[in-house]
Amino acid sequence: MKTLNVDLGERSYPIYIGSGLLAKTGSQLAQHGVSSKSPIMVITDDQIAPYYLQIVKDSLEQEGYKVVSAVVQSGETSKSLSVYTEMMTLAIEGGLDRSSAILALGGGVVGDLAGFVAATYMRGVRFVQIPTTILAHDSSVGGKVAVNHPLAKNIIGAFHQPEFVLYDVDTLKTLPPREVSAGLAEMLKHGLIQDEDFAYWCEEHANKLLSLDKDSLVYGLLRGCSIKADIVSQDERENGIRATLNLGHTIGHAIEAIAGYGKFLHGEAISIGMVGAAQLGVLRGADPALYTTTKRMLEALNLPTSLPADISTDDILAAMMHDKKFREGLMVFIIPTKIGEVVVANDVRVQDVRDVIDGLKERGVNV
Ligand SMILES: NC(=O)c1ccc[n+]([C@@H]2O[C@H](COP(=O)([O-])OP(=O)(O)OC[C@H]3O[C@@H](n4cnc5c(N)ncnc54)[C@H](O)[C@@H]3O)[C@@H](O)[C@H]2O)c1
Ligand SMILES: O=C(O)C(=O)C[C@@H](O)[C@H](O)[C@H](O)COP(=O)(O)O
Ligand SMILES: [Zn+2]
Repeated sequence: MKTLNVDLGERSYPIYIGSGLLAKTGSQLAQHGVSSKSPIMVITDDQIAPYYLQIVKDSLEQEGYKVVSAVVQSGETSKSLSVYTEMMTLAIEGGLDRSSAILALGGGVVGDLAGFVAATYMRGVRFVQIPTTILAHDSSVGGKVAVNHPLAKNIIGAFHQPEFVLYDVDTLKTLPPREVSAGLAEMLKHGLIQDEDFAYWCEEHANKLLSLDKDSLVYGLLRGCSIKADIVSQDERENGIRATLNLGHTIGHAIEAIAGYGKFLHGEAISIGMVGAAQLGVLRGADPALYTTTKRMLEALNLPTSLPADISTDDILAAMMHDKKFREGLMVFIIPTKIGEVVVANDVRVQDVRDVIDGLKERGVNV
């Protein structure tokens, strides 16, 4: 097992990465001082539960914990206020109190939802992330928790850091291939924003990563998590450098919302968004190779790099206005200057963004 740290003063916490860790959930919780006198809630989804819920429950019960489990439908639509309310009902009925902890067993959807329940139940209880997707090397670290509104992604949320992250890489072997690629989009993003060598490493190891070669996966997850942990440690609440983690997300979140949550996976939408951001970089003077290299890297990971021709540019632009980085009338973009380097810009011309979105559409009709 390897341990990384997120350094946030009194809110610091470890990320444990390794094999066979699910069976240690109970002992880890006890070591972190969570009382066995109060019920523990495990939130997961209906694709993950058949594989892994029992292992986690057994491990908790062996340590004397009473477990309340909640299984939501898999997919982005569970990041909603209605599912959040169902989770609150179960927490109240299950007798969770202020000493209880809420555990997220799953990908980013379960992590964001369970985290928001933990942040708000009785004004905040302890929270543990147990990621089961590649993408969740990103979502389980940093404390951004939220549900969606039909008009805007992650718009109802909080910052609520976990007690610890328990990342059992054995769980990744059951991930469907489309989810593997979607998760690798965020891994590559960590390279594109601040580690050129890592971005090229992701491309060179694309086939190994796609086929879940364990050594490559563990290296990639460790590197991705440490870049994320380092950035979050410098800027927990996104007043500066943390915004760079949003590369590709301004366009990506808009695509997810207007296409209908779940049509594009988050990693797929930000893949297209990162191609758009690279194009904006080139429009602002970067070497055109920035665009071709970014696209090639994403394609090596089997990710989409264009939009369907019938998606409306106006709708994407309108949805982008709800982005949390949109402040004081200015659209803020994370723009790459080269592979491994980005800047945060608030002087991007709307016409340039419009041209870039039009250019992202598959050849054919532009609506
Ligand atoms: N909080 C953050 O910092 C942050 C960062 C990145 C993304 N996110 C959010 O994360 C979400 C996407 O997360 P995701 O890609 O993990 O999606 P997800 O949670 O929907 O999981 C992907 C799919 O894989 C299934 N699954 C999960 N683990 C599995 C396993 N081990 N074996 C088999 N199937 C498994 C799930 O049931 C689901 O169908 C988005 O809502 C995004 O906004 C949040
Ligand atoms: O942790 C962050 O900060 C990120 O931006 C990570 C992103 O990958 C993630 O999708 C995040 O949820 C987006 O944040 P948001 O504030 O734009 O909703
Ligand atoms: Zn993301």
